[in-house]
Amino acid sequence: MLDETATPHRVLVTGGAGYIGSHVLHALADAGIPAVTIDNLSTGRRAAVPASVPLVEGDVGSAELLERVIRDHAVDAVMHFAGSIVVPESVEKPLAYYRNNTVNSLTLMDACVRLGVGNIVFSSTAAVYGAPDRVPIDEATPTAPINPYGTSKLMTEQMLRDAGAAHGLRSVILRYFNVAGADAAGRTGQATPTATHLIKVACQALLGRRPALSIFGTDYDTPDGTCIRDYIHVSDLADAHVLALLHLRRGGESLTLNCGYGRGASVHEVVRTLEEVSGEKVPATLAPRRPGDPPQLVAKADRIRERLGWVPKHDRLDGIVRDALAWERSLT
Ligand SMILES: NC(=O)c1ccc[n+]([C@@H]2O[C@H](COP(=O)([O-])OP(=O)(O)OC[C@H]3O[C@@H](n4cnc5c(N)ncnc54)[C@H](O)[C@@H]3O)[C@@H](O)[C@H]2O)c1
Ligand SMILES: O=c1ccn([C@@H]2O[C@H](COP(=O)(O)OP(=O)(O)O[C@H]3O[C@H](CO)[C@@H](O)[C@H](O)[C@H]3O)[C@@H](O)[C@H]2O)c(=O)[nH]1
Repeated sequence: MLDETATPHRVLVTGGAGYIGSHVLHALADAGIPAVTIDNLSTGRRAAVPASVPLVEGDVGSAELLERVIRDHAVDAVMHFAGSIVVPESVEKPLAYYRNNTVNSLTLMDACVRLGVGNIVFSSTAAVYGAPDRVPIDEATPTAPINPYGTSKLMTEQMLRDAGAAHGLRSVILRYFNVAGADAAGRTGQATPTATHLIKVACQALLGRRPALSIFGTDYDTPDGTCIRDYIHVSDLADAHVLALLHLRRGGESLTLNCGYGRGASVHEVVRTLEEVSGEKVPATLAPRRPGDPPQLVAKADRIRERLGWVPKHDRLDGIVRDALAWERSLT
């Protein structure tokens, strides 16, 4: 059990050196909430972790390490970001994805149950819905992932629900739609040079760090023929995590919540917005469809506002793109 003499409790953030986890560490620090992070730096960067947060370099799949960190830091809650995130890679290496995303989450849950940590916020994904035929997508939409990445996350969701019923482990499962942008103060951002996300790649192409953006598919059944996504600013997402943590610490019930704005933008619209914001042309070529891309993914995003009182502050596409570009420029 937790050592009650060691106060204050900390939240354990796994994967805090990564893109989203580092924004959440900054949001926690801004809110005065103590945290500790475990990260193996496989894709994360030490510099992304705020100076006030202890970084324990290691693997979240190690039960011994988890046990030590939970005890040493009087951890009472976990936010679980550590994982592998590249969808096509998950098709090529499914077992690596089930290990890093599903098996390691099991190890983490097991440590929580054994050591009496009763609260967990989990990074899930819209990929659990697969390619639904209707938008917007609410949380009751049947889950039907179409790749091992989505399945690895859905299996973790199921384990959380079962562990909740059997052991009282309460969870907020956050299903992210398309996360983009960067901290407006420039403290952190998406720093993986090989990232595949549209807004990141478009900014790299604009700055000459990639030859060109390939626009994957212009013959979809959408108004301009390109795919539509619900882009959410990473700082709004970070705020949602802080609210989820506070909800659990208050004794709130387990929840599964979409994270998006309920509004879609097409690939062409994203490119046009970046051109307007920068005053420059994005070098782009029209390319065939990328396998596995659903035409539209837009969240029905009312529940998170109702249940957590979440109010987005950065929900303009031009602002998302502007922050992403500013961050990209700051990278050398
Ligand atoms: N980026 C998105 O658009 C998106 C969308 C939906 C869900 N998610 C989920 O959000 C989470 C964070 O994604 P991100 O975009 O910040 O990715 P990221 O790669 O930037 O961050 C992942 C972090 O976890 C660390 N890590 C990976 N495996 C680890 C392990 N076994 N032990 C310790 N540390 C480990 C990495 O070093 C990295 O710092 C992931 O779980 C991802 O599946 C991301
Ligand atoms: O170089 C590129 C990259 C992307 N796209 C298109 O842009 C859209 C968005 O693609 P991307 O940014 O790669 O995101 P998604 O494939 O929608 O997946 C993201 O969003 C999902 C939730 O919606 C999460 O589950 C995933 O983890 C996350 O990578 C898609 O239509 C892509 O075809 C391009 O045209 N060119």
